[in-house]
Amino acid sequence: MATSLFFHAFFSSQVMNFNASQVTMLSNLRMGINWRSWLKHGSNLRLMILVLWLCCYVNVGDGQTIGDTSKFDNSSVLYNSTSTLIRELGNKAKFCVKDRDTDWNRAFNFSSNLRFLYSCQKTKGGGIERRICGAAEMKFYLDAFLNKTHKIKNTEYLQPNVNCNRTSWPSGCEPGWGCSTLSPTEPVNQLQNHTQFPQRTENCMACCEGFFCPRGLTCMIPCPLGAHCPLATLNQTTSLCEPYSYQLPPGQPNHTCGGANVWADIGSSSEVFCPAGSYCPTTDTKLACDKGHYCRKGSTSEILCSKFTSCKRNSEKQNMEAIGIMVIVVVSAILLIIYCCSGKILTKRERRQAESREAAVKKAKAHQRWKSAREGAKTHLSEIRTQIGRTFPGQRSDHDGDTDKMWRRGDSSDMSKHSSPASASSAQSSYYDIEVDAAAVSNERASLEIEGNRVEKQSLPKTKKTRTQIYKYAYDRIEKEKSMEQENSNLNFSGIVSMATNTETRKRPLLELSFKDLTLTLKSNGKHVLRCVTGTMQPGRITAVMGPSGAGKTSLLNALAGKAVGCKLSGSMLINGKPDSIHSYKKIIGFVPQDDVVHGNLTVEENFWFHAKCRLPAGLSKAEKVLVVERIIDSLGLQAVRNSLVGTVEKRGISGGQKKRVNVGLEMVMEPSVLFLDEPTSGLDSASSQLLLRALRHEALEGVNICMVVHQPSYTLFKTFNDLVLLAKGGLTVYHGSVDEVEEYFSGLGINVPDRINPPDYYIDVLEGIVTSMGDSVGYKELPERWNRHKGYSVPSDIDTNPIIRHNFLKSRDLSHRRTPLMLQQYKYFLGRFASSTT
Ligand SMILES: Nc1ncnc2c1ncn2[C@@H]1O[C@H](COP(=O)(O)OP(=O)(O)OP(=O)(O)O)[C@@H](O)[C@H]1O
Repeated sequence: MATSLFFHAFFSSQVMNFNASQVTMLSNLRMGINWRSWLKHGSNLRLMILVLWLCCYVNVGDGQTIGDTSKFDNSSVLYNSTSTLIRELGNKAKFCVKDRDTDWNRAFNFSSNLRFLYSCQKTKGGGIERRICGAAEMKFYLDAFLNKTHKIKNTEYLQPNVNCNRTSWPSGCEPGWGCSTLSPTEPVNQLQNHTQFPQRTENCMACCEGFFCPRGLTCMIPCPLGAHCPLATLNQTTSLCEPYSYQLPPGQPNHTCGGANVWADIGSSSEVFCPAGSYCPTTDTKLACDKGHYCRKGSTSEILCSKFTSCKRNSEKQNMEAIGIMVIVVVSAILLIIYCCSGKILTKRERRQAESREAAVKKAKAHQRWKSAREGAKTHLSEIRTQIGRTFPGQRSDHDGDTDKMWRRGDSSDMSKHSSPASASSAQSSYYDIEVDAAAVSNERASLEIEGNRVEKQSLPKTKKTRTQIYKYAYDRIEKEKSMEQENSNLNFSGIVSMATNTETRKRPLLELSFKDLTLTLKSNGKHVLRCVTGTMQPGRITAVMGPSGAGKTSLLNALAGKAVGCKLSGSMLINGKPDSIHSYKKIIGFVPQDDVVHGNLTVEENFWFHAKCRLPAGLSKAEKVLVVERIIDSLGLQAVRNSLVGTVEKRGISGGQKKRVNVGLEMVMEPSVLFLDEPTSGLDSASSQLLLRALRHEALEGVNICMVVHQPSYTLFKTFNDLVLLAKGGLTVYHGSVDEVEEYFSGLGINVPDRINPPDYYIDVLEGIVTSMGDSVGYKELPERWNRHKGYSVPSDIDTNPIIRHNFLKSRDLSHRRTPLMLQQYKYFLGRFASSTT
């Protein structure tokens, strides 16, 4: 700030007629705010300051620019040749010291500083020009001023020189005073000399206004514009020459206060600068800033206040209160408007979105109806054709083409020509049937064609721009997928796999997980959570993991998903038949934990969108993202609550079952290849569970490998799964295979599900050891070993002790020796608890 002020004051002088390049240079300097760091750049820069200063000093004549532009442009010339430079400056200085008044008047026409010199000359007699510092003195002073280590301060002396030293100390050496050269006839050429001081001890007097005379120099230096350098007056109380802070020399009663004594940067001494609230058009004039204007420190002119600001008299800065208040009012008004209208805007937006969505659904469905009607008509026609072919076996081959043509033309007279009367009448009636059907179809077609054609055209638009177009595209695809799903609803496994591998429907990579002797051991106590679990989970299939509580179902899911923490995992795992780390596939593996991870303060749709934006590939188009989100909302049956808040503990939102579905949907959004779900149907009624399973089935049709822990599924739900993993306590496998074969397997072991008992419930009861009346069947403790032997897997050593199977998980602690604390002990506990509760 101080520096910029200084430069502003210094370089904004109107008296300097700098040419363009100089102005550029100077303005650059003005921009270089950090004066101190600027000075650090060494002697060349200091020299440059000297040049600028002297340019100001000597740039006076005839409306011309003094100083060669090339000197400024060509820095090597300027900086590297000090002697040339000083000689140059000396030449200019010569111009300053012209004797004739008329020349002065003309030369200093625009120079405020030197105009004072002129007035000074007028009032104090001739020879005043001989009191201005020459090149050597200027260099001497500026070097001392800018010297970093020995920077002179107000009170300090300059180093001794030819005029001011211990043996010679004329009164001009005092601050605020200056002297003239020895003889009025001494050639002014000496002033150009940058190494030699002129003898300047004569005719000592007070420094002129607008100039300053530093202590230790007997010459005058012009104050920079923006400074205020009036003559000092003696303050009798403080004995200081004010506004400066030097004292009169002791023992010289006739010595008076002179002019300014320092030229200092504003940081160390601000008295030479025009004060804030005033402006100094010249270095001896200080005027108060008018009302409606403001003046910063060091101003040479007053600045007009901007609109909406106020400036009192003597203002240092603009009063921006009015603008501030206006800004606050405007911002508050805008916020208020936004607050008031946001609800309406959002509702309107939602309504529009809903409208465009509904229109898209309607059109997509219409299109689908039209397509199925067309297909129906085609099938019907081919059936009739076959019928007629059978009725006229001999003629069929001859007239097939003609008949087809006739049908196409609808020409019944031609038909009768080509058939016998009896058969013709039967054919006629069939033909009428077709006509009626065709008419019905064409009626529907007529009503739907326009829409249908439009949808057909838009089913894969090149650029999906508008919201309606995007929704149309999405719902057209969804309806198409639905109809395909319906067609393939009774597919067997190979059909599902072929559909999953169909490139038209499949977009995701298929992942098959195979694991062998998977053993999970707790690091803390070495307990086995899973033991020698072997099996395969295939893409396009839903595997249910079941077992008694604590059997290790969640642990199995965690182990397969690479999420087991605090455990040691052993065994091998193959991904698509290759040994690989499951962590490499984490971006395409979804995991739905037991607890809900939905954001309660967002709506259902917002939750899905949040996940879609975060987890789907960044390059996926908006239309594709809309398709993903809409497909999930649709398949999970969440259309009705899509705009409802999910809800939190404090704020009621959608139902628990809906929340569960949203929870699953969040993982479906990322379009995973493998989806693990930990008890997604817990707490859901049968209908909701089935709805969820239907959505998962849809995912499986796309080739997703789904593995889910499930508790007590209904028989219908149980039959929805493709595979089953049954775990016994201790993480041992009891069964891993197709759901359709589980009953057969257990029957082989003598475990038959009684009538009216749900098989999965029965098997869990058996594994819990609840079912006791199993006759001659295998004991439940033997089941893991039986399974391993049945499949030819390795049997864990500690259970391979047929017929006695010892499982650490089956060992129960003998509690017969348990002793409860005695009365005294219990009383002690009570006292201890009482004491801790009172403190
Ligand atoms: N990180 C762990 N630290 C301590 N114990 C663990 C850890 N992981 C699993 N267990 C223990 O392993 C056993 C199996 O736990 P897991 O959660 O897999 O059972 P689960 O079959 O899913 O049970 P539930 O049906 O009740 O949810 C439990 O006894 C559990 O305490």
